[in-house]
Amino acid sequence: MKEYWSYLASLLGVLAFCQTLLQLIFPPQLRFLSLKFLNRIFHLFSSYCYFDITEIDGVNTNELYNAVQLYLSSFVSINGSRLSLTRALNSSAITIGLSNNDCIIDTFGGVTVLWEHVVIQRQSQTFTWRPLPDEKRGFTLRMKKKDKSLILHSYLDYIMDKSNEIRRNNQDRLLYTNSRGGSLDSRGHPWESVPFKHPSTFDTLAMHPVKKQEIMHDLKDFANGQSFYHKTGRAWKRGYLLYGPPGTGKSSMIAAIANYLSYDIYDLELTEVHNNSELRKLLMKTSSKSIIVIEDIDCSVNLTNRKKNNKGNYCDPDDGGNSITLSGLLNFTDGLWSCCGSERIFVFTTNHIEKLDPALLRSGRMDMHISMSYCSYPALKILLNNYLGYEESDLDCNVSRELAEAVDMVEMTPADISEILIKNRSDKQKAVGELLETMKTRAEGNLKRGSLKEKISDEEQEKRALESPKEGSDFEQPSKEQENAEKMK
Ligand SMILES: Nc1ncnc2c1ncn2[C@@H]1O[C@H](COP(=O)(O)OP(=O)(O)OP(=O)(O)O)[C@@H](O)[C@H]1O
Ligand SMILES: [Mg+2]
Repeated sequence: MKEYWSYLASLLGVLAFCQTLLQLIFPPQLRFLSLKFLNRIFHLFSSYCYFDITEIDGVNTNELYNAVQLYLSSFVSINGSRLSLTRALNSSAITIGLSNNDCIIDTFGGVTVLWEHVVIQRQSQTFTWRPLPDEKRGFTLRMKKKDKSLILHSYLDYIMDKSNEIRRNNQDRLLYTNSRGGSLDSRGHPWESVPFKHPSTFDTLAMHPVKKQEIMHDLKDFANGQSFYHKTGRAWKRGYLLYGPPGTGKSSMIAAIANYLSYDIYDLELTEVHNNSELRKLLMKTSSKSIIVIEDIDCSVNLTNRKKNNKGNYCDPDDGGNSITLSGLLNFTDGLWSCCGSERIFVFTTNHIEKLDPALLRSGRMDMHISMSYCSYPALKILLNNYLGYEESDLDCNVSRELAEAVDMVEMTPADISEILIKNRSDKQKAVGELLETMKTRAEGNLKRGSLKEKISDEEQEKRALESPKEGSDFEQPSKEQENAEKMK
């Protein structure tokens, strides 16, 4: 052992001597090459090998870097003596990390590895298209050469899985937005994120319990369906179209889905996307286990502005690729690019389903069309419970009968009803009384004006929108019925 140390000391001594000699005699370029050569020789005889995991790989962010950071934060707190603590703006969680240029040992499958967090100040920047961060950050993983294959095959996969799990369990969901209008941040992200803290859940969502159960079941089936999607050769994604008047809970439903499945939300602002290729890039930068939302799809961009080509088919206007087209959007959700990740849910919302292009509604495009409508009695009971803590048995049977009758007579959205209940939440009886009063007044008003029109159910409207003259073409002319529905609005 003693011999080994003296051998090592003399080797280091020789190396140091060579370095000094090189500095004195050789020009810098030659010096650099010689040092590289000596370094190579040193590594050749060393029993260790090293992997660098840099934060930014070329222009792209290295997902592995983020995963390692999160993974190490899960046990660094117990082992480390100097740690870095971070708390994202508005986040409820504090993240513990390895300090700059600090090391930590980990063991996996009986193998010990050493992680070092390397942070180097970036030299003053020459001209770049996008500014790079001030620091170069990365992890260096050191392991015995003989353990290389185990580490490469299993350990890194394990870290990816573990970090996803940690993020889902410990952190707030993230809400991403593309409001920067296509520009990238210094780390190459087109999306900006904030912690997502919407309290809406399926428990608080007022809708018919049977419908709610159906949706929850569908979502769980999707989330647990990896092998099913794989077996059937389908991309692991699902589309929901939420439609209905304002204030009926479409956005609340999206938040409830995110909270139910612990998914992040990408809120895609289509008006900020300049063309189809930008849309594709945004899609590529979304992560799995996420919900990609396009709200108010009918007013986001003019997706119905299609012209007839000389073969008589409808096609997107040719604007030299300077805008988003319907086929671009359909490619986004359906095409090959939509599969460049997995376990993703697309949600589109609209107040006017009849305005949507039939190509968007055709079966297979959006897997589930969910009508969010005016408040029904079962939904009202959920609101009474949410805001006043009332069970049905707490209500006088005459009052509950009157409420049940009145709520079906008026078209009040859950948002309208919530407002009355919030305002009077300190006095439950007053709240119910005022609600009943408002409903009755509205119903009478409707009757008096004789304007209680025969309600066209949302499903009927949807059916009309779906009816199209020709089969088999993505781009069909709007049907007569659709035009009529439009005029009736
Ligand atoms: N179904 C519902 N269950 C519980 N609360 C609801 C429901 N619908 C509406 N609300 C209440 O009304 C507010 C507005 O609802 P929300 O934003 O979800 O409606 P929306 O359908 O997305 O409306 P818009 O079409 O204008 O975007 C919510 O903050 C929530 O408090
Ligand atoms: Mg909304």
